[in-house]
Amino acid sequence: MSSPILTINAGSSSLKFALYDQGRQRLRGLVERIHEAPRLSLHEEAAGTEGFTVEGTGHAAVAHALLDWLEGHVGQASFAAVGHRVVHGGRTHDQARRVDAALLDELDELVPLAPLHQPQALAIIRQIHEHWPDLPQVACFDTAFHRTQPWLNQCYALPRQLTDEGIQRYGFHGLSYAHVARQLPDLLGERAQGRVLVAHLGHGCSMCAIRDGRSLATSMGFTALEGLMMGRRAGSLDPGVVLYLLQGKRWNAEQIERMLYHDSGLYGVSGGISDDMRDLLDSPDAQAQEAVALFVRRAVREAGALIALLGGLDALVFTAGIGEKAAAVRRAICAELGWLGIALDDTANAHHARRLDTGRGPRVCVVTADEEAEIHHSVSECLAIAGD
Ligand SMILES: Nc1ncnc2c1ncn2[C@@H]1O[C@H](COP(=O)(O)OP(=O)(O)O)[C@@H](O)[C@H]1O
Ligand SMILES: CC(=O)OP(=O)(O)O
Ligand SMILES: [Mg+2]
Repeated sequence: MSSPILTINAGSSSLKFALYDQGRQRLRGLVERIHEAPRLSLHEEAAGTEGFTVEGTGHAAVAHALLDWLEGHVGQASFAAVGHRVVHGGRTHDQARRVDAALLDELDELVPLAPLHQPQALAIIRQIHEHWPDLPQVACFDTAFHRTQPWLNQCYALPRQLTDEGIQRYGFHGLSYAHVARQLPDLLGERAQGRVLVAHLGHGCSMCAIRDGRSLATSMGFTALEGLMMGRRAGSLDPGVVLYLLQGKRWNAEQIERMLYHDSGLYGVSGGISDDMRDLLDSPDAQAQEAVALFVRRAVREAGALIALLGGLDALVFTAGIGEKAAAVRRAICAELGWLGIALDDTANAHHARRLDTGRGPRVCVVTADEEAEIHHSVSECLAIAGD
């Protein structure tokens, strides 16, 4: 192997990594259930490669095991760079940036805006810097893709001063949307420049209205709490609920944060059965079924708002775990959006085909989420590494 680029994607409940050599993916792995019992799965390209086990829980423990394993597997000297998914890039960054001490300080300031993601990614960057001090590292921002949103779609109707301070709608999952946007010409032909709604339905969930291949509007805002119902997040909520919990029930900030980021969403509505769509779809429990039904209803509401901003719909694209694999959820969302003329081919849907519509009405497609590919692309562009 020559000088591969390593990509690291520290998600809320997982860590995904990949190695690219000469522009091609050589190795790809996923560590799931990171806070309970981290478990590694390596993708097919790594057939025959022995994986690693993680001592303990959390992102730091996983990163530690990964770095040790990579050192033995590919050798430290041969890395060209490491690219990271950094969820919050604030107002300034509309593209990937090479990491230096000043950038890290700036990104530290954004930790309260993305407590499930930002501290983990920054800690891993620091861990790698200690391990391999001369290795170039690049921060690739989830927010960057959404910097093209017009001002009206970035604003809350708050006092000006707060907007000017940066209390605005940023949007997330931008690496995933950028990857989908890159596939659109191949997927949609002449419709690629049209009115496209992308539903990123994973552990975190959001939607993005894409026009001319660029973000026009998105369901997440200042933090990754706004918008759709998610695995453990409620999505959009009357802010009066938070005030009531604070003032009426005397909850403190930690309790409220826990409720908003950990105890709500599929997990909360199902009464704690699971935050995993697979479990809920398989469960006969009435609360599990209600959680799935509410997930669908919230998705339809958000879709309606974004389709209104697009002025109609030429294509609906599903991506990420639920979007790619939960046929029943896709079918229910498309059925509730039937008024748009969406006609789903049930067989194609059951088989998770790339194209799901019958040929009438808007296109309906599935794209495999690949934030790693986008990170690799951004790193190559940022460092202009020849041959990668
Ligand atoms: N076969 C499946 N059927 C239904 N849902 C699935 C399936 N596989 C994965 N999922 C769901 O996808 C979600 C995780 O999506 P993913 O994009 O991997 O999350 P993240 O990257 O945000 O951790 C979970 O809710 C999981 O239940
Ligand atoms: C931004 C966000 O919600 O990311 P994830 O899906 O990794 O939780
Ligand atoms: Mg994700």
